[in-house]
Amino acid sequence: MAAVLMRFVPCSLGPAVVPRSLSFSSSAAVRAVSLSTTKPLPERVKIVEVGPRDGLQNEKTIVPAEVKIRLIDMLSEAGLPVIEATSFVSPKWVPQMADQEEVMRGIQRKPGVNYPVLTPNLKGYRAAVTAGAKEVAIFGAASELFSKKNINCSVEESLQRFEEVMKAAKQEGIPVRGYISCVLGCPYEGKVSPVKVAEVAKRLYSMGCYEISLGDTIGVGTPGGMAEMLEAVKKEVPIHALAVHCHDTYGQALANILVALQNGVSVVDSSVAGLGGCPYAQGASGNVATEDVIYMLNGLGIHTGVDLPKLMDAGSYICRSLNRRTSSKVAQATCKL
Ligand SMILES: CC(C)(COP(=O)([O-])OP(=O)([O-])OC[C@H]1O[C@@H](n2cnc3c(N)ncnc32)[C@H](O)[C@@H]1OP(=O)([O-])[O-])[C@@H](O)C(=O)NCCC(=O)NCCSC(=O)C[C@@](C)(O)CC(=O)[O-]
Repeated sequence: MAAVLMRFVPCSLGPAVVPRSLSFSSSAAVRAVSLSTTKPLPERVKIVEVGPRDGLQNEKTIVPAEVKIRLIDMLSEAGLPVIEATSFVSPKWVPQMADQEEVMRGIQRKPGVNYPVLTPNLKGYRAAVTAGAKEVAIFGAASELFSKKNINCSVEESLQRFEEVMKAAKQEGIPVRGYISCVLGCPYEGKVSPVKVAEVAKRLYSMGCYEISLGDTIGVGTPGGMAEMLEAVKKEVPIHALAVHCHDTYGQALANILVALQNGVSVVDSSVAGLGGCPYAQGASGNVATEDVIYMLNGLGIHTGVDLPKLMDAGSYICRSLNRRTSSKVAQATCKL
């Protein structure tokens, strides 16, 4: 059976903000996008927990390193197979991640769990490896303006920097993941072409990234947009090497993830308690909550290896530490706070 959704084309976003009044789901429907529901869902999904990095990087008050370490350890205990621990970026740009070495030193590494870190350039890569990172991630964008705001260079310049990181990583046997931001919309440029996303994905994959994470950085995507973007990217990168990274600003994240699963994606990024937001994407809310993704996948009979009650304990812990209410609907519903 093929479900049909109306796809809405967003207006230009204007300068540097996620629009509050401009509706991405207004009446401007231009054409229908077909979402096949007949494809088998994956039996197993790998969750990449990004809470300690993406979730905390935007916090205004510095979160003590011991809290970050405890959070990562609790996430390890909950069975997450990949936990993005921190980033080796400029402390002037992202002060919250300035304790990256302390965090890397302090965590209890559980066998079988990966603890990748973000590295925007060779300097970050070298510091990460010295601090004991066994996997890194480079992060680019499908939008020129976002690239400039986030890492202070054009998309092409960023890819050249990433080549340097990749060369060093290959020599040292360090696996490299690639991110692409703004795959479904940019806070500075508005709509982003799926063709542009596919081009950047192809470049990252051909330089050696083992996995490409497609980021809806400001959470404006809808299932129709996700299906269209994946259609373009799948032509350049095998589906097994793709991940989705959905922010939940417009409440579309779970629906977008489901469409990605229907398209064969089996790697999902998420953030415990729905923490997060990118410092260079003003107004963007947190990532989809890991608890909510696990609840949905459990309901679909898809294996993740994640223990939901232990994960919710980790969510409660970080929310108490931040004096914050959880953004996870599942945690709210089960009154863990
Ligand atoms: C990339 C740079 C460094 C360029 O920043 P720049 O200012 O252009 O860099 P530069 O090479 O001119 O160096 C300027 C200073 O930064 C230092 N520097 C240079 N590199 C490093 C480094 N690696 N670590 C520490 N320090 C560094 C360098 O040594 C120098 O220090 P100074 O001489 O002034 O004292 C900067 O723009 C930056 O750090 N940006 C980070 C932005 C960031 O972390 N954004 C959030 C993560 S991306 C994200 O959240 C999206 C994602 C992944 O989740 C997916 C999605 O949702 O879309």
